[in-house]
Amino acid sequence: MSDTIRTPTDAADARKLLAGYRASIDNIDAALIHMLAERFRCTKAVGVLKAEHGLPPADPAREAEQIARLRRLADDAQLDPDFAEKFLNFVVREVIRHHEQIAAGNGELKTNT
Ligand SMILES: C=C(O[C@@H]1C=C(C(=O)O)C=C[C@H]1O)C(=O)O
Repeated sequence: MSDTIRTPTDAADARKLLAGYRASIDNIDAALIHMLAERFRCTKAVGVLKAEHGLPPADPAREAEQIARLRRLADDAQLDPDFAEKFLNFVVREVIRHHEQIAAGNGELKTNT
């Protein structure tokens, strides 16, 4: 952010601050999309590996470790740990859906869905 968090001096300054925050939000959203795309590229490769070697799509023990770790990281970063857990579960549900599709033989490493 170009401006640190501060109280605006007047309405015009508030609009300027808002535009600055929104520019940062847009950059962060773009980074999130790229990071998610990279994560799904990896998890789809994991799905192929699992399908080829008869491993189950879901691994609840691994997920429990990830949740515990992300909750700690969220807490340190002043992010709500419950939100971090819900977000991970949301992503992992989609990953498992991909793995089930791949195991069923119709999950070529497609770019979408
Ligand atoms: C990616 C994997 O498959 C599933 C998806 C996970 C994830 O998205 O992080 C974690 C565990 C598995 O339920 C894996 O086993 O590592």
